[in-house]
Amino acid sequence: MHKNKSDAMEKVIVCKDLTKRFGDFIAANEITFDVYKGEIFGFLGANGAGKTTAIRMLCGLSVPSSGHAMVAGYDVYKQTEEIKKNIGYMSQKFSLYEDLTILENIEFFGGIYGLTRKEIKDKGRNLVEKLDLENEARKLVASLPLGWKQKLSFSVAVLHDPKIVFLDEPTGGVDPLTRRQFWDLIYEASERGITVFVTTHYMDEAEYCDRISIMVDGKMEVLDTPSNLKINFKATSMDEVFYQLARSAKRSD
Ligand SMILES: Nc1ncnc2c1ncn2[C@@H]1O[C@H](COP(=O)(O)OP(=O)(O)OP(=O)(O)O)[C@@H](O)[C@H]1O
Repeated sequence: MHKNKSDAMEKVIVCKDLTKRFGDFIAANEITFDVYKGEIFGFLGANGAGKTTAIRMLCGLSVPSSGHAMVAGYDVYKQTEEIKKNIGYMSQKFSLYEDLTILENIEFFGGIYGLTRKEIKDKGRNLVEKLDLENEARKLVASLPLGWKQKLSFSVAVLHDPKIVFLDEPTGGVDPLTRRQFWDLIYEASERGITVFVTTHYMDEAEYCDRISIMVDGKMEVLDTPSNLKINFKATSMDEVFYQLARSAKRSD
């Protein structure tokens, strides 16, 4: 299993007092944390806690109201284009084009990520082989079962070997076994040095992370390894830790 990788490792996200206001409402409130190279970082919180708001700022898609953050070595205020080139992104809502084939999706996203034709061809072939999708490569993505779409979508999000991949509830709606297979891909990416920043509502997945942060009403209330959190909250599972914290939340969407 994964040990805590935070010792003596390179920081790929450095976030200090990052805040986002919408009028008088503070969606993300002075968030401070670091994430390390190759780390699997779980970003948890109840609906409306501020996760998507924070991720959008870290991906260079939304300008913070105050605070600082460096992502993959780039400033979230001034270097958003560089950030976008150095990250991968996958969410439940945005992933692949259903009306393109698997190969066409690989070509399309490879092109967006700035890979050469040769890189796209080589990486595409490896990807299709690794996922055992040789027979499906020329079929429309729409014809694949959801679990396979998610695995493919993740593989495409790391096609360009980004420093960090952001996963926003990547495994919604699939069974535990398929989720476990998806996590094998996450471990593999982490072993290759890719940092995985993942939001999930599944507490079994939270247990797979190196460290977990939990947002409550826009604030990052805790940040630690799953085992330390369970000790500190005198809990036997992450479920219990989460509900002890979420109970105090005022917001709910
Ligand atoms: N553009 C906006 N204008 C005003 N309020 C917003 C805006 N975007 C988000 N919010 C509010 O900020 C809060 C945090 O929303 P956010 O989407 O970041 O939460 P979340 O933790 O990602 O929740 P979920 O798990 O439901 O996606 C919510 O109360 C939401 O209504």
